[in-house]
Amino acid sequence: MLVHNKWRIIRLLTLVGLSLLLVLLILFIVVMSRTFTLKENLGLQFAQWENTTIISADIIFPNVFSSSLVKHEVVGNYSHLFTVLGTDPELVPYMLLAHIDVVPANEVDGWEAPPFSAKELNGFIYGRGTIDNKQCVMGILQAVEYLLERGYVPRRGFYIGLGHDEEVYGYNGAVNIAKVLKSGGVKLQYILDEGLAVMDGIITGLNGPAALIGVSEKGQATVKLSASTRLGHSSMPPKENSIGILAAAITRLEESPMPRLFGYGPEQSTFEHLAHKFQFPLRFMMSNLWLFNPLLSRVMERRPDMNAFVRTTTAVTMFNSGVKVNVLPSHAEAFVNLRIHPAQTLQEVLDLIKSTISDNRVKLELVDGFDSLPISSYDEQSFGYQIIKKTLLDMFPQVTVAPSICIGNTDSRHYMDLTQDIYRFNPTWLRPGEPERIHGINERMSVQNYEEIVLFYFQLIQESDIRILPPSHTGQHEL
Ligand SMILES: CCCCCCCC/C=C\CCCCCCCC(=O)N[C@@H](Cc1ccc(O)cc1)C(=O)O
Ligand SMILES: [Zn+2]
Ligand SMILES: [Zn+2]
Repeated sequence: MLVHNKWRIIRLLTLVGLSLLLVLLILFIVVMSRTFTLKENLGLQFAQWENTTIISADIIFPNVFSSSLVKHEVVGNYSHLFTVLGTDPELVPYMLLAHIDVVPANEVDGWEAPPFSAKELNGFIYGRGTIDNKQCVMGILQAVEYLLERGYVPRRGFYIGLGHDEEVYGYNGAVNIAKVLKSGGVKLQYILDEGLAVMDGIITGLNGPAALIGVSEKGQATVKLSASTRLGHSSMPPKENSIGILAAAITRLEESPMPRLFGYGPEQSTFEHLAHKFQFPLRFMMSNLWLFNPLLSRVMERRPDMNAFVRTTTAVTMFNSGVKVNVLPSHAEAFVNLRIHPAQTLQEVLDLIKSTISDNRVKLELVDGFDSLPISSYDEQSFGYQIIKKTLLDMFPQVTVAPSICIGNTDSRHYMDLTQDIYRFNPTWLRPGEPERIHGINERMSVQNYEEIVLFYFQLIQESDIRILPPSHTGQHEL
């Protein structure tokens, strides 16, 4: 009897155990399928991760994801390519770019709202990525959604590329989207990517806001410097060791900024376009940069954001050495990130670094580098530039539009084989104190500005349907 009961209990326990395992397996499958949905969506999170109230993109933009006019592809695992068909195959398509990845953010750094909460405070949405670059991701998709909802059928086809790794150079996202397009023989009329913005009160002395359209990008060099000396006991130090040698080299670099080149690149055009918005005597000086370059450069270089337009900038970003307090460091290494002015080449920059350091004990290696990018057209016949300009002026007649150079690099760099005309701009309004929020704390976007961004893309897409630009005023005068 006892033995019989024992077997009954064992059978019961086995059954309970198996049922528990089954429940756990089902739970695992449900959680995993949820995780894949999260990975596949655009990362558009409207609530905290713990609550997992995630709304996927096809729910927010039902028309974009169901329209027969739109083809959606996932590229490089996480990036998105949308192809929107146009009715006129004769018209060369264009492309809108944005990126869905962001740089890290930590609430303890002093955020007024948690950086991934998208909390609204006094008319501003707070959150990492709100001005870099979710405003464009959402702005573009929302504009297309509204257009499709209203039955709009574009005449000129276009592409939307949403990269997932722009903040780490775009080697998997943008590079692969560009490859897909290239393999399909695609040529683009123009590309519009993130970059510069509407500067309101940022440029000292300028009356009114300026919309700066990046027609080029500065080049870039990352250089590794290193020094090696003998390992040993700290009680018997030599006169110099690897740390001191490298620190001295870095001090020399910081104390000898690259030459002033203000006025020898596209920034000359920027200030010529803006000159009439300055008061005398700045107006006169801006219109005659050939004469006032030296003076203006010396004033501009005092502000880091302006200095970026004056020269190749030098930033020491990493320094590593030493393992123990009483061990002499055998090796020290540092990384220097330079942003190259268009009037200088990568090779010239490397030669200057070498001669400035002027110490053979310091080894110099180029990790990565490229010259500044070609200048896109911005004359009266330039289709992309004029479409962007018209869209902007229709919305913000008070703004002065000027070509400029983007001081950082963007995903569009990888699309250079597809078009000659790349523009880096979106109508995010930047006021004093706002540029510091990019990659910084309390990044935010006003609700009003977000609406303007949606409207901007909504109008731009329709403006781009024009077959050819109307004859320019300049052209008519010349006739
Ligand atoms: C005279 C006018 C004064 C204007 C003051 C300027 C205010 C700043 C306004 C906008 C900031 C510009 C930011 C441009 C976007 C840069 C994107 C970026 O941070 N890129 C990274 C990473 C990267 C990405 C893709 C690449 O191919 C390379 C690098 C970067 O390090 O540049
Ligand atoms: Zn960005
Ligand atoms: Zn960024």
